[in-house]
Amino acid sequence: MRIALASDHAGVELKSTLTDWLKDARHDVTDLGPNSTDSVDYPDYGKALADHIASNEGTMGIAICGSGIGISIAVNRNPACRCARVSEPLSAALARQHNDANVVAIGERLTGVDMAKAIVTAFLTTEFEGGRHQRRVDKLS
Ligand SMILES: O=C(CO)[C@H](O)[C@H](O)[C@H](O)COP(=O)(O)O
Repeated sequence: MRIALASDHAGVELKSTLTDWLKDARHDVTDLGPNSTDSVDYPDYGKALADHIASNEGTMGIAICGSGIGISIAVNRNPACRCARVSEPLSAALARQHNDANVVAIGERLTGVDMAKAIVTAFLTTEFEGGRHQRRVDKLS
């Protein structure tokens, strides 16, 4: 699976952990930065991830900041993206089943590594259900 990740400074450690974990699982992983904990602004990296998702159909995104909130707002500015900020796996699965989310947002300051991995696993392994949900997703655009 093609997966792209981006964060701000508050999400860089979880991003690095998830990047290595996903590469070990043989996914095609793109890390859009940043690469240090120097302070940066989540709108810049959220936009970079959203642009990447918009121009690489089928790529799934993972967005991380301190809470997951700021970067999810930034990603959702792009109409090609449906980004769900979640804190547990059931919401990640529902974001796929009902909303066809193509980006999941996680807060490194609020979510531990094991929970983040469970969220990402649910997000990447759950299919969109279509049907009545397709009509609603269509209305988003
Ligand atoms: O956007 C956020 C809050 O909704 C993120 O958690 C940011 O990572 C956070 O605001 C960064 O805060 P900092 O004090 O500049 O590290």
